[in-house]
Amino acid sequence: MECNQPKPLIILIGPMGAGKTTIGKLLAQQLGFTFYDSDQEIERVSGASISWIFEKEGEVGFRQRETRVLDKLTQLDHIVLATGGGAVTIAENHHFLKRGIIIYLRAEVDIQYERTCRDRNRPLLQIDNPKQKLTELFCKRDPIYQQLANITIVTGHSSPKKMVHDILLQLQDANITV
Ligand SMILES: Nc1ncnc2c1ncn2[C@@H]1O[C@H](COP(=O)(O)OP(=O)(O)O)[C@@H](O)[C@H]1O
Ligand SMILES: O=C(O)C1=C[C@@H](OP(=O)(O)O)[C@@H](O)[C@H](O)C1
Ligand SMILES: [Mg+2]
Repeated sequence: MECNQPKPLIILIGPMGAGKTTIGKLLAQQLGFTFYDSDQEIERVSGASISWIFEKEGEVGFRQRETRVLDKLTQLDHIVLATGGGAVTIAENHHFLKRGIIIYLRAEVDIQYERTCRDRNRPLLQIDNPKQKLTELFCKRDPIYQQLANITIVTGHSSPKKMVHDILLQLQDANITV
């Protein structure tokens, strides 16, 4: 028997503020899947906040924890997994992410900034010029997001509900059944 269907595991990638956590939750509800967020899972298993981990272990320590969590969560199915914006920067993670259907939520830097500037929980942005940092990260990471994605959804100012609708339509158009 031929089996071309990917396993029902949806993975959201994209920059900080693209809406991965917000849209992931809604999409999971809509599909009747369980929602996971890799940052929330890191906090749960380590019993520490993302900020604390960055402070004590640096970004390197955080990335090691993130890789372990991504390997574990991508072995599940019938889940929607929202990743952190930097998950794609570690080559080893690509193998784990490719276990699922990868959806890139693409957002312009201005939108990323609007949605993250009041939040203190993103250590990489607690600096004098977070917008410049978002720009630098986007330049480096956008090609990687694009290369990994099965589907790209441009967020613009669409509501989360509309984003979920667009994702489901694009999955249908690409003949991907989940
Ligand atoms: N499509 C959207 N429209 C308006 N606000 C949004 C949208 N998506 C996310 N947000 C808001 O932007 C902020 C960051 O969203 P979040 O889901 O945490 O992004 P990410 O996980 O990609 O970093 C949150 O306050 C969220 O409510
Ligand atoms: O882009 C990044 O490197 C990061 C993004 C964050 O997740 P969100 O993309 O959900 O904000 C979180 O994993 C951490 O602060 C690092
Ligand atoms: Mg998030």
